[in-house]
Amino acid sequence: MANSDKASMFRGFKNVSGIAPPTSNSQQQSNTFNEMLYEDRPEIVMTIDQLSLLNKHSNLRDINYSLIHEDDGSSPQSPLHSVKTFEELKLEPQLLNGIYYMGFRRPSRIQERALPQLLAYPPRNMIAQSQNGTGKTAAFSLATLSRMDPNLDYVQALILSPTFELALQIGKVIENMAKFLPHIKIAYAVRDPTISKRNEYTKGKELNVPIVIGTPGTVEDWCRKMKIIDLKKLRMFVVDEADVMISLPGFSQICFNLKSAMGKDCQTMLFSATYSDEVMDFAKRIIENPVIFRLKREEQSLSNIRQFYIKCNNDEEKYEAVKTIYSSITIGQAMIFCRYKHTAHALALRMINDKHCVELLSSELSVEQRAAVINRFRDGKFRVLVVTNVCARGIDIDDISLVLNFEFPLIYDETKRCFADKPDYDTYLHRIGRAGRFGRIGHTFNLITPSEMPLLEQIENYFQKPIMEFSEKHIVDDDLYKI
Ligand SMILES: Nc1ncnc2c1ncn2[C@@H]1O[C@H](COP(=O)(O)OP(=O)(O)OP(=O)(O)O)[C@@H](O)[C@H]1O
Repeated sequence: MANSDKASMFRGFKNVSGIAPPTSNSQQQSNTFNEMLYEDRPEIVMTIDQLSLLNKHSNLRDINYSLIHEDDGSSPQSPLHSVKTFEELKLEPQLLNGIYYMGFRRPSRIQERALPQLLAYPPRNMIAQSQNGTGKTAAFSLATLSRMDPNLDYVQALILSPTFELALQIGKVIENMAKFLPHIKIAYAVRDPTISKRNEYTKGKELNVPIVIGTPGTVEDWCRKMKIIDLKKLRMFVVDEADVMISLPGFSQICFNLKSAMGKDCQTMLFSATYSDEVMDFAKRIIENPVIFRLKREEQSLSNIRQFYIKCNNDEEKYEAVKTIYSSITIGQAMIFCRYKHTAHALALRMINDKHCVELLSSELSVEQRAAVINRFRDGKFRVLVVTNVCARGIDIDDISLVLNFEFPLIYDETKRCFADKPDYDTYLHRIGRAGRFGRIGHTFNLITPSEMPLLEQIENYFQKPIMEFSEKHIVDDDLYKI
């Protein structure tokens, strides 16, 4: 192939004028998600071959989303299956009204199992694992609300989350659930100037708010420097996405310090969809006498999320596949995951230049920008969000029906300061879990180069769920749903 035919997918977009590169003031959080903080990888020159792929999948638009079935929890194997009703869980009437106001009819399995334990006296500590989108946030929010005493004028519950987007999302769930509990107020311990301004506090004077939700660094500041939370008085301590929170350097020390300063009777709950054996062992050592809900590995990957791969020889072919898929989605929204910030940036710019309605979210954006992007996406203002792993966890948006892995998630090797040739199983699961929330059907497309095929096979073997090569046969309506 002549040199002139060779091009980098991204090279031409690095210095596109008129679209300012995102500002950088929240790098701290990107560390936590193995996002590449170091300089861009060496530029790879890729060929632009004639793409058979595009033609091969050009009738993807024939997927008939209206035929999609939902997991309604009726099968006893479903993580949404429950033999109980919310009434049987003996919740306060105002809380029940809040749940019905949110449109919940029956508890999911994790809610059915966890809530009686969490609401029992004496309070029980818990380490809980349940699949993505099965109602963990709702479970710990309910438990927290049911324990708040309106007569106390200090912080009673502390909820830790790894990112500020998640902290705000948890707060929204609690606000909705507490609609009929007028005394419930929430303070957000996050590094967002606009939100912090709303938090009225004076150094040394205890916050008169029952629930604080925050990210570890700011929470620690509020407890140690500002002295506005007295950890000894806490009744509940919730750690969401607990596996990253207790395993990542920086976060784990803060969690440990906070926990050590709490009283013995503070009920502690760890929630996540993923726990490695080591993290689980560590969790058991720091949480006293916990009730544990653990999933078998083959249960972790949800069958309502259909997983496919599309073979692409290079990034240019991946881009063509993205465009094809983009033009084929008629209903719903999609997230495209990249491993590197610069890939995400270049991909988003290229799609924008090609007049697609796309936005970018990576750790390079300021916290205000990130919040604005998520809000616009949630409001359906655009259909495709290009993201890095900073957004792999927790984000709950009903309309996301499709997740694309533009770059496969890999384990980050801290010592070598680069990605290892090993799949990051947990991140894979969290990424695909952004689609298919609470039993809805979701689709995942992995754009895979030949050299990445072994990684895909490792994912298949690990979760014992097939990842099918996407082909014409899946476009025939019914076949798609038999997989
Ligand atoms: N009992 C219920 N009935 C109906 N919908 C529910 C119920 N519980 C939760 N949901 C909804 O399901 C969606 C997923 O719930 P939630 O965010 O609590 O899941 P999660 O397990 O915390 O997910 P992740 O692991 O991705 O953080 C939310 O939109 C929530 O409102």
